[in-house]
This record gives sequence, C-alpha cells and structure tokens, in this order.
Amino acid sequence: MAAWCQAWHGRDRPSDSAVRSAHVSAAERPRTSMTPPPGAAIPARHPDAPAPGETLGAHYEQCFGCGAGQPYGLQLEARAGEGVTVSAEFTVKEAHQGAPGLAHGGVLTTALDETLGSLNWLMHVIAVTGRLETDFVRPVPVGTTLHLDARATGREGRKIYCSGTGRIGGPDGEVAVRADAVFIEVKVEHFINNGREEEIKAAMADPDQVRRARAFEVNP
Ligand SMILES: CCCCCCCC(=O)SCCNC(=O)CCNC(=O)[C@H](O)C(C)(C)COP(=O)(O)OP(=O)(O)OC[C@H]1O[C@@H](n2cnc3c(N)ncnc32)[C@H](O)[C@@H]1OP(=O)(O)O
Repeated sequence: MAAWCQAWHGRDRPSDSAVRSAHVSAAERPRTSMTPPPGAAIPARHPDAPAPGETLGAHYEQCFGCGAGQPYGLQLEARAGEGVTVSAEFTVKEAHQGAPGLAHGGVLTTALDETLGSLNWLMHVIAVTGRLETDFVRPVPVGTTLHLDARATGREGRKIYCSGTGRIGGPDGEVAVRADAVFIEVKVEHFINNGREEEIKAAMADPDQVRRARAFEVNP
C-alpha cells in the first residue's frame, strides 16, 4: 500500500480546537515577505520532471483551475518550460465575468494560482498556496486568451517563492496581470486530514495509480 494510502487509513483528524489555535498563532505572526530572503536556495528541477514542452495535463479532474470535470472551471492547460518554469493558457468564458464583458479579478488570480502551483510538480514537491499577491494591470475581456508564465525564484525551508505574469494579445503581448506567491510544502496528510471524506474516497478509488496520486499532488 502506498504511503499516502496508509496515511488515509491511519489518519488522525485535527480537532476543531486544534485548527482554531493553529489559526490564531499564524494570524499573530508577521506576514511572510514575497521576496526570497538572501541565501535562499535556487529551485531545482527534479530529474523525473516532464520535459520542456510537455503538457502537464489536469492534476485532478475536479480541480476548478485545470479539471475537465468542472464545466465552469478555467480548464487551464499548462506545459513544462526550461528549469523550474511553466507556461499556460486560459480562455476567459462568459461564466468568468465580474463586470459586464470582463474577467472577474478572482478568476484571473485563480489562473495565476494554478500556473504557479504547477511549478511544484516540476520539483516533485507537494505544496499549497500560502500567500498570493496579484497586480491587475489591464482589464481582460471575455473571449481573450490569457498567456501565462511562471517561474520559481527561491526556496527556504518549506517555503517556495515564485512569480508569474498573464499576457493578452499573444505570448509576447501586454502584461494584464502579474503575481508573486509563497507556497508552503506539506505532507500528503494535509489533504487527507482536512479534505472532505467523500471526495478523498472517490479519488482513492480511481483504478489509475497515476491519477490517484496526482489528485493529491503526490508523484507516484
Ligand atoms: C498543479 C496544482 C495547482 C494547484 C494550485 C492551487 C493551489 C491552492 O490553491 S492550495 C489551496 C489554498 N491554500 C490552502 O488551503 C492552505 C491553507 N493553509 C494551511 O493549510 C496552513 O496555513 C499551511 C499548511 C499553509 C501552513 O501551516 P503550517 O504547516 O502549520 O506552517 P507553519 O509551520 O506555521 O509555517 C511553516 C513556514 O511557512 C510559513 N508560512 C506558513 N503559512 C504561511 C502563509 N499562509 N503564507 C506565507 N508563509 C506562510 C511560516 O512563516 C513558516 O516559515 P519559517 O519556516 O520561515 O518560519
């Protein structure tokens, strides 16, 4: 049985009070800077990472960012670049509007979050978004394809620093959005202990070992 499967069977769900006290101490802490500190490690591509140009595919069918099982989702398509970089495309649909005819800012942030999160796959690290800061530079009309690029800029302890941009009018077009993020490395127990039982069981019941592992962002 794979380690992440054993973790599910022997899981120990945090009590509500444990979750509450963790939130209080985290809220009291100064916010993490978006810039890698001096001495941060240069992010390294894992030897088994997908080759540059290779599409990454959806990591989970029901993911709002990349899954085909979400009709109103972004269905973003990402591919590996050189080093720890990723590029992606997302076309803004009617369901993604905020103001009439324009993409909702939260949807654009989701596109950046998904693209930046894909970098972790190239390093073979399981991580979740800790902090994500978006600049909205230009409005993005419905029907526009957003061309996204992301790169990991540093690692320190469990923190992974990364930055990304979304351009309109082509891969070299104007920057419409940009973001910096800090992802935090976690164990697979993060999903098992905090996720809803229904979806975890369904994902684990998938007969495809690679899909099962990728749903939890664990490299098989
Ligand atoms: C292909 C895949 C694409 C996926 C794209 C989508 C990704 C997502 O949207 S993930 C979902 C959104 N994110 C979440 O739900 C995360 C919710 N937050 C949590 O679960 C926890 O706060 C978690 C796991 C991030 C950190 O908790 P915990 O493990 O207790 O961390 P903790 O030990 O306190 O801190 C570890 C380090 O991280 C830093 N850190 C912790 N939380 C944060 C945060 N929110 N922001 C920045 N830094 C943080 C701490 O400062 C500490 O740094 P240092 O080592 O320098 O002291």
